[in-house]
Formats: sequence, structure tokens, C-alpha cells
Amino acid sequence: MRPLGADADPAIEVRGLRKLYGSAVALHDIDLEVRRGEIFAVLGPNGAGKTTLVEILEGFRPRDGGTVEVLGTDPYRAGEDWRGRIGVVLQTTGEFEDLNVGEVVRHFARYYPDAQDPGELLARVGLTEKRGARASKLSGGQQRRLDVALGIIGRPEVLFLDEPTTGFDPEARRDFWGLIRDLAASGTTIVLTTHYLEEAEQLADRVAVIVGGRILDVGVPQTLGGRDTEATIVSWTGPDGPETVSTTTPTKFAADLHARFGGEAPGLTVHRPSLEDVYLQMIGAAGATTEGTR
Ligand SMILES: Nc1ncnc2c1ncn2[C@@H]1O[C@H](COP(=O)(O)OP(=O)(O)OP(=O)(O)O)[C@@H](O)[C@H]1O
Repeated sequence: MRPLGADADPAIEVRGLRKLYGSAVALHDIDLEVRRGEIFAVLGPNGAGKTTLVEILEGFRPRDGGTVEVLGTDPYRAGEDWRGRIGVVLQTTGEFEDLNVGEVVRHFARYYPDAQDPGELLARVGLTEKRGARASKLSGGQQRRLDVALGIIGRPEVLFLDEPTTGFDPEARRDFWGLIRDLAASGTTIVLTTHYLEEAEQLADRVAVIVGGRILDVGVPQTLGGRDTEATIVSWTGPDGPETVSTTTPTKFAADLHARFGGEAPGLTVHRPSLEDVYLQMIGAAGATTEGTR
């Protein structure tokens, strides 16, 4: 894992954050810290409060309680200088009328003092061949890439991505993950919401699971929800058919099987709980629905 700048001030610091819509509590006393250069994923079922949380961090929504600092500044009171240090990729795509892709990027580049070179940026997001195409005629996945290009054009220190790879094909998703890793390796702090557990597992240094406006757990994907200590499922084919055992000592169990069979156990599989397994357990225990989680 990359060094996470543990000594530096955190990129994001949230204490006791509370958000109400009318009398409904959307966020209950959220505490959170995101380190500089970290990729931080926010997971949760529909209506959990992810967008509310992220839009408060982006300065787009007011809060009802608690303190929030992004790059040392309260986002809701921040000015233009702060906004220039933040990149935002929203769920909805911008509308660019009749502009082509190259024109859109050049247009937005003018807003930033140290914008990325438009040609290099398009290459980075894999849109070089589409630079002459109308932005409104791009496929869904290509439009998301353009959104990401616009989010990073001003070299933001913190980049927020709301469900960035929805509609991507598997190859485009892999390419996009590479881009995000490169950005993080060059020091950009990334906060992303996603419904794709594989995306969180592949990309995130840490994951927060939010349900009903509360954070259930925050941790590295490998240990989230006690995943590293959960029982492992060992399956094999015995003389009487398929057999399955749940064990906390899978290595010893496999060695015993080896001894029992005098060699390889037929059809052996060893299954550790995936991030999806623990996530579904966590939100199931919290009484939440899993609608929309893939
Ligand atoms: N502008 C609003 N006015 C009133 N209620 C809202 C508003 N925005 C969100 N809510 C409610 O707040 C709760 C959290 O919504 P939010 O959009 O933050 O969830 P989410 O986790 O981003 O969901 P999704 O995965 O569906 O995008 C939901 O119950 C939602 O209905």
C-alpha cells in the first residue's frame, strides 16, 4: 500500500456531522478522516446518505451540526480559491450543446490557472479518438470519461467521484481504475461513492460503510467487518459426494484433507468471505435493503 502521509494534516476531517431534511435525519453524527493521497470509498445501499455526505464535503449542501474541514476549510463557507483545489464528478453528466469533446475540454481549461494540457488529458481518459465528436453523441461510458476529464482538468488536490463507473464496460472500468490509481499515486486524495464492491476492493485504501445515515464501519477492504477473522468455507468432493466445512483454520484443514486423500482432494475450493459477503452481512444486520447494490 502507498504511504498515506500519516504525518500531514488530513485532507478531510469531519466531526459530529448532522444533516436533517425537514424532521428526517439523513446523517447522524458522522465522524470521518481521510488522509492526503488516500483513495476512500463510501459504500451503502440506496438512500443511505452517501450523496448527502459527499455533497456536504463538496460544499454544495449546508449541514445542521458538527464540523467539516476539507483542505483545512469549511466547504460551505469556502471561496473560489478553495473550489479550484477541488474536483467534482457528479452522477449527472453535463450538457454541452453542440460542442465537440476537444472544445469542451479547452473551454473548461480556461477556468484554471494551471490546467492540464487538453490533448494529454483526453489521452489520459482514453478519448483521443473522440476529440472531434459532439459531446452529446458520446456513449454513456464515454460521457463519464469526459466528466472525469473535466473533474481533473484543474489538477485538484481532492477529487470527488459519485458512482464514477456506472455504465462502463469491464475494460473501460479497468482503464478507469488505472487512471484513479495514477492520480492517487501523484498525491490526489480521492473520495468515491460506488455500488460496485469489486471497485471498492480494487481501488480503495479504506472503505466506509454507511447505512441509514450512520457509519457502520471504516477500514481497509481486507479487514472490513472482521472479514480477515471470519470462518473460511472449504469444499471438496468426497467418496459420497460434495462436502463443505466452515473453519477458522483452513490451512490446517487442507493439510488434514491432503493426508486423508494421500494427495490432492478432488474439487477442492477454499472460499474466504468476499467484501460483498461481509458487506451484505453488515447491512443485513442493520436492517437495510440491498436494493441497487451490485
Ligand atoms: N433534497 C432532499 N430533500 C429531502 N430528502 C432528501 C433530499 N436528498 C436526499 N434526501 C433523503 O435523504 C436520504 C439520503 O439520501 P442520499 O441521496 O444521500 O442517499 P444515497 O446513499 O446517496 O442513495 P443512492 O445510492 O440511491 O444514490 C434518503 O432518505 C433521501 O430520500
